[in-house]
Amino acid sequence: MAGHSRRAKRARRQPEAVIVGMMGAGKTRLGKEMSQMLGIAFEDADEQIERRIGMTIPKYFAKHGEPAFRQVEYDVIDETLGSFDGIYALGGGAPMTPAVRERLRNYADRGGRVIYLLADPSEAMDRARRGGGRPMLDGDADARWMALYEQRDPVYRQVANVIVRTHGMTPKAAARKMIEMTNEGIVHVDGAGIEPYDVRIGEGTLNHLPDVIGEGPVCVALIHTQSVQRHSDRARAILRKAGYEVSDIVIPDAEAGKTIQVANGIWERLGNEGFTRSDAIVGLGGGACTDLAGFVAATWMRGVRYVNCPTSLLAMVDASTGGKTGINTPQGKNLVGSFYTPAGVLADLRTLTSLPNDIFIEGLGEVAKSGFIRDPEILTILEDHADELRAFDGETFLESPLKPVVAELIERTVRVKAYHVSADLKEAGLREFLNYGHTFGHAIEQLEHFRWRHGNAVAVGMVYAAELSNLTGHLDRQTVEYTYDLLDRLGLPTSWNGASFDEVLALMHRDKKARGNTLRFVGLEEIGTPFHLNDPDADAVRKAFERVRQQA
Ligand SMILES: NC(=O)c1ccc[n+]([C@@H]2O[C@H](COP(=O)([O-])OP(=O)(O)OC[C@H]3O[C@@H](n4cnc5c(N)ncnc54)[C@H](O)[C@@H]3O)[C@@H](O)[C@H]2O)c1
Ligand SMILES: O=C(O)C(=O)C[C@@H](O)[C@H](O)[C@H](O)COP(=O)(O)O
Repeated sequence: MAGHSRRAKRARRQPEAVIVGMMGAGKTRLGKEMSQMLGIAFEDADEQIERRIGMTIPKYFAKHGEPAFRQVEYDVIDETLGSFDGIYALGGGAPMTPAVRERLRNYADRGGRVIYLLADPSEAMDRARRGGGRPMLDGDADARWMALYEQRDPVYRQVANVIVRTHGMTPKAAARKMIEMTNEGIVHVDGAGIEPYDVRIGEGTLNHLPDVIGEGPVCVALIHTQSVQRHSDRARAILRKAGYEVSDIVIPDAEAGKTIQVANGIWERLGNEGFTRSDAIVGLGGGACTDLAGFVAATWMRGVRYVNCPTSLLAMVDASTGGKTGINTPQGKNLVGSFYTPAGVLADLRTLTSLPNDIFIEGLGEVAKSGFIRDPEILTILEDHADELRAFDGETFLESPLKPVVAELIERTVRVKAYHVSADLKEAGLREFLNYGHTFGHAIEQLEHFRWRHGNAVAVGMVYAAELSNLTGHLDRQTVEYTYDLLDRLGLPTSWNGASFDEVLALMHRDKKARGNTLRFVGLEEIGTPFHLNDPDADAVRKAFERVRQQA
C-alpha cells in the first residue's frame, strides 16, 4: 500500500498516526483498537501528562491554571512526536495551542498522518458527559461541548490531513476505516496562483468526496462515462448519503467526449437544472472525461468547485493533477481549455479493478515519462516489475503483490507532476518538461484520428525526443537504446509509420510550445535532466522521424 512506501521513506521515528478530535469522539478507544490491529504501541497524551505532573489534569488545572497545563501539554507532545512510533491520541484542546499546531504541521510535512475523528455530536457529548473528569465541561456540559465544538472544528480541519467520520460504526469497523485512510498516499499541491489541494491515492479514497466538496454546494453534477458506471454508482451513493442532490451526466467515451458539443450539452443541462455558482462538479473517469469535466467546471459561471476522480492509471498519474483542462478541436489536441485547479483529487485504487489491461499499460507511458524527466527510481521500479505490470489484471489487482508497486508508482509520478506544477502553474518554462514526448505524440494522436491511445503515442514521442536529443548532440546513444528497451519491455510501442514527415511537421508547428515559426521540443541531456530544445536543426528533426519510422 502507499502507506508502506511512506513508512519506508521515513527516516526518523515519529508516530504512525496522531488522532485529534472533540472530547468523547473516541480517540483513546479507537486509537487502542487501531494499535492492536496494527500490532504497534498506543499512547494517550492526557495519560502521559498525568504521569509527568503526578496528579490528575483537573487537579493541575485547579492548582496552576490552563496556561501552565498547556505548556506541559506542548512539551509532552513535542517529545513524543519525535520519539514514539505508534498511534498517538491528543487531548481535545491540544491543537488550540499555536505551538502544537505548528509541531503537527511539521509532523505532517514529514509524511505524518493527523486524523480528525469526527463523531456524531450527540454520541460524543453523551460519552464525554459519562466519562467525567473534564474541567473544560464544567457547568452545563452539553452546552459547553457544543460551544467548544464550534470553536475547535475549524482548527481540527486545519491540522488534519485525514478526516474520519465514525457515525453509526462499531469500534472495529471505525478503526479499520482509520487504518485504511492513514495508508493513503497524499501529495500536496501548492504554489503561486494555486488554491492548495491534496491528491489522495489509496483504496476507498472516493469516501472523501463529501469532505472535499464541503458544505457550500447543494447540487453536484457527476460527469462520467458509461465504462465506469460501477464506480460512479458508488460515488453517487456517497454523495446522496452526505445530502447532496446529484445530477448524473453520462458523456461519450474517450476523446469523443472532449468536444465543444459535449461541453455545450452539459452547459445546457446545468442551466436547465438551475446550477448556481456555489454548486460543484465531479469528474469521474479516464483523462478525457476529467479534462472535459474540469473544463466545464472552469467555464460554468466562470468557475465552480471541481473534484477530480481519475479511474485510469494515466488519469491518476497525470491528467488529474495540475489543473490543465480542455477539449480538442478539429485542428488539434487540447487547443481550447484553461488552467483550473481542482479542490481535490481522489485516486481510488478500487476503480482500477475494471480497467482493461491495454489501458493500464498505456498509462505506464506517462509513468515512464516522469522517470525520464525527474525521478529515475520510477524507471528502476518499472524495470524490476516490468513483467508483472505488463500482465496487469484488474480482477485480481487489489489482492495481488502488484498493488503496493502500482500505489508507489502513482505516488511518485504525482510527486513529479506536483513539483513542476507547483513551480509553474501556467507553463511558462519548467512545466513544459512534463510535455516530454508530447510534441510528436500529439501529432500521432491527431493523424491517427485518436485511434491511438494517448500514452502509447507519448511512448513513441519519447523515442522521437530521445533520438532528436541524440542527433543534436545532447544525449548518449546508450540512453536512447535504454528508452527503446524499457518501453518495449512494458508493452508500449516504440515506432510509428502512419503518415508522412510533412504531415507530422505541420502538426508539430501547431504544438502549444511552438513560438511563431519556431519549433520547440523538450529534449533530454541525461536521465533526470530535461532541457528546452528550441529551433533544432531541420535535418535532425527529419532524421529522428526516419529513425522512429524505420523501426516499424
Ligand atoms: N490534463 C492533463 O494534464 C492531462 C495529462 C495527461 C493526459 N491528459 C488527457 O487524458 C486523456 C488520456 O487519458 P486516458 O488514458 O485515461 O484516456 P481515456 O479517458 O480515453 O480512458 C481510456 C479508456 O479507458 C476507459 N476507462 C477509464 N477508466 C476505466 C476504468 N476504471 N474501468 C474501465 N474502463 C475505464 C475509458 O472509458 C476509455 O475508454 C487524453 O485526452 C489526454 O490528452 C490530460
Ligand atoms: O501537465 C502538463 O503540463 C503536461 O504537459 C502533462 C501532459 O502529460 C499531458 O498530456 C497534457 O495534457 C498535455 O498538455 P498540452 O498542453 O500539451 O495539451
